[in-house]
Amino acid sequence: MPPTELRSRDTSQLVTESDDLLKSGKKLVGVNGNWYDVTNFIKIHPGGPIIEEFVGKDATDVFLSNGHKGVLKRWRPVGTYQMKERHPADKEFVELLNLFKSKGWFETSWTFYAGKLLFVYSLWTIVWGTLLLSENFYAHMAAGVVLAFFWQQTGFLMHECMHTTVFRNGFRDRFAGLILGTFNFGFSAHWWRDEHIVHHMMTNTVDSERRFADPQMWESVWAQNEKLYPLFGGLLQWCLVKIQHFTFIPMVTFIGRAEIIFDSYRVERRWYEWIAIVGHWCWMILMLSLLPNWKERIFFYCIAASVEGVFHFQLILSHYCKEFNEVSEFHKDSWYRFQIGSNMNIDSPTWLDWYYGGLNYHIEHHLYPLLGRRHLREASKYVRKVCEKYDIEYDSCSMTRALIRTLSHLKTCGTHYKLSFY
Ligand code: HEM
Repeated sequence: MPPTELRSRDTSQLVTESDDLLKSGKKLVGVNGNWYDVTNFIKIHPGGPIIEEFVGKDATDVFLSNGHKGVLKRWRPVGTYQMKERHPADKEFVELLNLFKSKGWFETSWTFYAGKLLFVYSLWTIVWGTLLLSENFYAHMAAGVVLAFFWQQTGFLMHECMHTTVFRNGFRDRFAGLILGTFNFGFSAHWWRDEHIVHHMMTNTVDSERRFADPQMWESVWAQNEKLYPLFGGLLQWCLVKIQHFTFIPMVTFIGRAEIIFDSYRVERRWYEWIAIVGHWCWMILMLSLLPNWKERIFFYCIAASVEGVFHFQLILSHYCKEFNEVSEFHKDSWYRFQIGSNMNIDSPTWLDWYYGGLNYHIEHHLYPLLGRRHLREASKYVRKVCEKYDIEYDSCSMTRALIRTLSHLKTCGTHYKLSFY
């Protein structure tokens, strides 16, 4: 469901005493004890309409953890409110944000990104070179695997650009994201960003009343949590949910790439996205034309798409067997502890960080989305200490264990699901 369908809810959970202001009909967002009137700003907010979910609420933590450097200098508060007493752990998470800033971990390392770009385009060159220079079938199929790595690695760079963590400038980052995501990878990078922002702000959240869920953690073919049941109905979905622990791996692997491509093209209306999409298919068709026949072309693309599909696991496994919250529960807990409960890290050696694009440190990435990927490993040591101190579960396990946990979770949820019709 696109984020534009989000609407403000009733104001029963307000964290404020400033009733008159809130009843004025203005859309107010609370930051650091001040109310800001965003009524006319919502439609142009660079972070999208998700801001509406925080209307009438204290949004200090989510606001600060998403950058907003100096944003409020140009804004005049329209009133004040009493902030709730913070949990000591939350105070420490805010202190960590400031500590990481003081260490320069939010700054861009150009040598790091130059190296990453070199790596990404070397992979692309290897694919072109192999198809141009070799006539061997197996070499062509191996080039398909390299193409999958090219898509994966360019995807990680796009991810960072769409978080505005590379140029630290909305326009430049999104333009780079368009090249890396749409032209290189082949789906709409801006569509993905829209969904990704909602995913970050409302990770694993479900609103059964509005039939809405975190768009990057909800597929209509499986229910990985019982809170998602209200979004399902009908015989076909019942059948799919019942066998979801069998279909999960093949579907993610073989259909994962096609699904995100088609989903993005279906709703994309932005002209610049379409120019980049056409550009992508021009090079893709040119590449396929280097292969000698249709059989090889089909094998080559299917191998590349399936290997790339395998990479999708690393992202979804970080969330699938974690807590899901109804949207009404979402604002009750703190932003930081809510994120820790909805995320899981994947244990891996340092030398494999390139493979995960830093996203093996998913907890840290969700707590501080603008933190450079080079620093996530180091940041995790601090976050883990705070969790230990306050007895907050810090979930981290190997990829294999995460997959086993997810499959058994899918099995349990499939078993408990009962048929309902809408
Ligand atoms: C007074 C309220 C707010 C104002 C004036 C505001 C303004 C802005 C501005 C100017 C940007 C562009 C990037 C920047 O300069 O840092 C931005 C980005 C963003 N905002 Fe807000 N914002 C507000 C509240 C919120 C809230 C409550 C949320 C949480 C849902 C939010 C989420 C985001 C996100 C996710 C981005 C994109 C960050 C990125 O580029 O990765 N904003 N906002």
